[in-house]
Amino acid sequence: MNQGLVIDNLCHRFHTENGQTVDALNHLSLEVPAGQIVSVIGASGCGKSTLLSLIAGFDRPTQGEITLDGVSVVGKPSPDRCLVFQSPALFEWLTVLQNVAYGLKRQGIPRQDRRAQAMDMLARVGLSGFEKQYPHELSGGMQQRVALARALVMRPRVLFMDEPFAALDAQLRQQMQQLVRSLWRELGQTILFVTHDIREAVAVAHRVVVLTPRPGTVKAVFPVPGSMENREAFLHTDAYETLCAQIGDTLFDR
Ligand SMILES: Nc1ncnc2c1ncn2[C@@H]1O[C@H](COP(=O)(O)OP(=O)(O)OP(=O)(O)O)[C@@H](O)[C@H]1O
Repeated sequence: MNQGLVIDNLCHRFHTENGQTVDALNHLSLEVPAGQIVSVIGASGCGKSTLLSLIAGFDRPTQGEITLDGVSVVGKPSPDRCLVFQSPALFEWLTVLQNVAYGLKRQGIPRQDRRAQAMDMLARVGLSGFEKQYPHELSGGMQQRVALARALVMRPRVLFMDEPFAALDAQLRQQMQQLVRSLWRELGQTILFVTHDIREAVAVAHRVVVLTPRPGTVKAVFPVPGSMENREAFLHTDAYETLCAQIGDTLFDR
């Protein structure tokens, strides 16, 4: 059953080397329904990276449960759940095509098939013709497109994007947000999108989850009105500005 990602009552406490404890997450519950994009926004240090690391299975929560389509994923990393970070972290010694096909190769997909799938995904992110280039020959935005293609080609059940466009300039950032929307329309990918940027959070998601400062828990959830098809037009309306202002008031306790 495709129930999506369900995070239930998650608590996480760190024990520091000098014997102190830090509560990073406190009874945090949220859902990312299958085929939807949910943005998570919060102040620095509210536990966003901790949350992603727990969902990715790199770490185990102190308390709580995380299920993907009804199955617990706690402590179990898997290609089911792919991550795209702020830094594209590509393999510099591999071509663009080899970078995108890398995960498929590790899964034992035959050469012709993985090439076809990687070429298809490169076309979707707008990089046809760049297959033979090496990462250092590409701009930052193009490298991030490769990182996105490399994750999406695995067809993960959920994709995590952790401040993926934070290093890009404003105009490029908007183009990448547009790309996320168009890829979503084509693939219906389930995405958890972490960002510091309110306008970006609204631009790419079906709903925006605002976290409290540390310890992180859900403060409010804002559904974004209208369909993803009409999102570009929504971004030019007063309703968009009002929604961003409401989210800002909640985030900054105004
Ligand atoms: N290994 C650790 N040991 C102790 N405390 C930690 C550890 N990792 C994170 N923390 C603390 O847990 C809290 C949440 O950290 P986290 O990195 O998840 O926040 P964040 O919201 O991702 O921050 P930012 O937006 O600045 O990247 C912070 O107060 C941080 O200092």
